[in-house]
Amino acid sequence: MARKPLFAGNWKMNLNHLEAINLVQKLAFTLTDRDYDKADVAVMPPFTDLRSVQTLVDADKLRITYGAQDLSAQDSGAYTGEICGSMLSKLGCTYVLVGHSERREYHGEAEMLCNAKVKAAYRHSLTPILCVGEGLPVRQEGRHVEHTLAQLDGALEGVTAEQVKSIVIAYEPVWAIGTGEVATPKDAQEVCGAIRTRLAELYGDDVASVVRILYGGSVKSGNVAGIMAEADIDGALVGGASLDAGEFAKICRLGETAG
Ligand SMILES: O=C[C@H](O)COP(=O)(O)O
Repeated sequence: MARKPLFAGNWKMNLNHLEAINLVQKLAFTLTDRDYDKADVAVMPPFTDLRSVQTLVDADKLRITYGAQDLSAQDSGAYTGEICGSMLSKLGCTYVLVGHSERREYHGEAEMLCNAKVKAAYRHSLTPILCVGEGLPVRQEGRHVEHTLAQLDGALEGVTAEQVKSIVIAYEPVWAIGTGEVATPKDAQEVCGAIRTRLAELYGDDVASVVRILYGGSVKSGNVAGIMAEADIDGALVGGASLDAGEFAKICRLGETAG
């Protein structure tokens, strides 16, 4: 079964709500129905931008989807500063990132918490984009596949096959994030292929064959086509380059300027 590519722009802690409107408007101007027929396009703005993005998407009936960069594992209560899944689904979010390497590094998020967040996303009809990937020392030791699969196993503990069918996995080697150091297509395929094989072991081929696996790490319009040519890569999680509407649109078109 063919998997529709997904290009998700993770804005990280950039762009206020006015800048968000500006960027989404520019994207909407640039992308055509033909682009959306070929690939799903999503933006992942900071929490404070989501209401503005929702208003714009609803008012102009845009085909751009959006999501949040994180969610709480809890559903409500005394958790100062946290945002729960029901708040995000109420804002029309389709996706939510779980376990981005910056959450893992700066907020100590590990497998148990990622697992709880994946389950929280499903409780509120959000599609988790589960991020996995190794840092440089692990890659240098040659343990990148083992390390990434351990993150995957931990985050999927107790998650059902029916749920996993809709999950998105993003393989992001930490050494390639924001560094300009993109993994070669073969490097990316090695791990993305191993992720699909593990999904098949855990849930069967029927499930593994429909799960979208993205690559993330210094993706640009100039390198996206080579990455997308690999068998187990179904799109990209784009950081820095997604802050430029023209460049992100070009990525969604695999480097082509016209849709
Ligand atoms: O979530 C996106 C990734 O961290 C990749 O970021 P980057 O494209 O700036 O390297």
